[in-house]
Amino acid sequence: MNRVSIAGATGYTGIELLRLLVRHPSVRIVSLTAESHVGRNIAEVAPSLAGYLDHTLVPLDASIGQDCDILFLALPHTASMAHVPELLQGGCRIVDLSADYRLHDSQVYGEWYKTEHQNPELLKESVYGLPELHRSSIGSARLVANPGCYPTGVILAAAPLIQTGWGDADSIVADCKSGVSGAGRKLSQTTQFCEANEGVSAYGLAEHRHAPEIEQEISRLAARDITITFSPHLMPMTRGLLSTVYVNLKQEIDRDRLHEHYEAFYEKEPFVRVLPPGRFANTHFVAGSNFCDIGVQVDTRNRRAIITSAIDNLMKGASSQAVQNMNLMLGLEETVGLDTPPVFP
Ligand SMILES: NC(=O)C1=CN([C@@H]2O[C@H](COP(=O)(O)OP(=O)(O)OC[C@H]3O[C@@H](n4cnc5c(N)ncnc54)[C@H](OP(=O)(O)O)[C@@H]3O)[C@@H](O)[C@H]2O)C=CC1
Ligand SMILES: CC(=O)N[C@@H](CCC(=O)OP(=O)(O)O)C(=O)O
Repeated sequence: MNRVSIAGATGYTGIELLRLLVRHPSVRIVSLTAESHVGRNIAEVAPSLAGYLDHTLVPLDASIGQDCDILFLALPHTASMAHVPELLQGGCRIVDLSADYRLHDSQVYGEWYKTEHQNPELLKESVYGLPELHRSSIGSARLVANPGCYPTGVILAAAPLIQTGWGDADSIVADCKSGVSGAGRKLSQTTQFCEANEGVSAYGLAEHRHAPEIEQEISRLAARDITITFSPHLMPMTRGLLSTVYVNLKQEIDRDRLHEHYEAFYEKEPFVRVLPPGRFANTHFVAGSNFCDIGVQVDTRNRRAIITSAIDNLMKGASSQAVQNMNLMLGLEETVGLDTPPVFP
């Protein structure tokens, strides 16, 4: 049995990790940490897990890196990097769900996260944990940076067009809508019921910190520096993330040809479902699962591809993708513990 621990077990992604891990056949849960809930039982703070776990929440310190094989960090960004070096010294391998190790350039990190990175040398070592693009490096990694929810949806939507050079990478516009759980369990004014319910709002336009993360991966695919336009929106729903990605086509391609290309690109991917021509992504049909559904269309009048992708922000956008990464790191079947179908309705 592989020993796993979670730092930040009481947040939305931590609880979602636990939901998956309590039924995972190859792991045993060792330690669960919290910040404001230290000393309480996990089932008190996450009543959905009553009967599955009986762990007392402990504070995060270096010792938890010594008694587990895989440590998930489900902490706010900037909190992770304060602990990672000494946790790694304990001998564990880490899947970090925060943004602290996703950007390989510490200057870019400083610019977008408004603080200096505390261990920039680790940014060279960390592997960006999007299995569809980095599977071969994830298996042997000591530190995997689990992607952000928006970047997961946008990169998977755009990658097939950029890698072939059919799409003009400089023209990418990503219009995205997220459920409120994307903002985490901590209290904030924008996520209060009256503020979020029955309204849709744009936020972070032209300055959201997920833009450089998407650009890093798109630039790698395009083999040159790319900037994109990224527009996130908050939707009055609990989970789900829909991305509509616009890319100008460099040559005339019809929808069926584009669809064939997407099917071929993702043919071997267990968690990417390319929808039949004429169907577009819908967050309802991926909820609670590790799937990313992708629907393609061509706006022939404007010679532009319109790609839609849907994920569950807490699953493929965070916790189930983290388990997918863990499976690869442990040399397990990639789909173990992740084969639950989506919840509908
Ligand atoms: N929500 C989402 O859809 C996604 C989130 N992420 C990222 O995953 C990480 C976790 O997100 P999420 O679960 O939503 O966040 P939450 O706010 O729901 O949970 C945060 C967790 O971290 C603990 N914590 C808070 N501050 C500290 C600290 N300074 N030191 C140690 N522990 C601390 C909290 O403990 P306590 O409850 O005891 O206070 C809690 O367990 C974040 O970096 C987030 O950006 C990534 C993709 C999607
Ligand atoms: C709705 C909402 O607020 N979403 C979050 C993104 C969640 C996520 O993926 O964030 P990390 O990069 O921190 O992991 C946001 O816009 O900041």
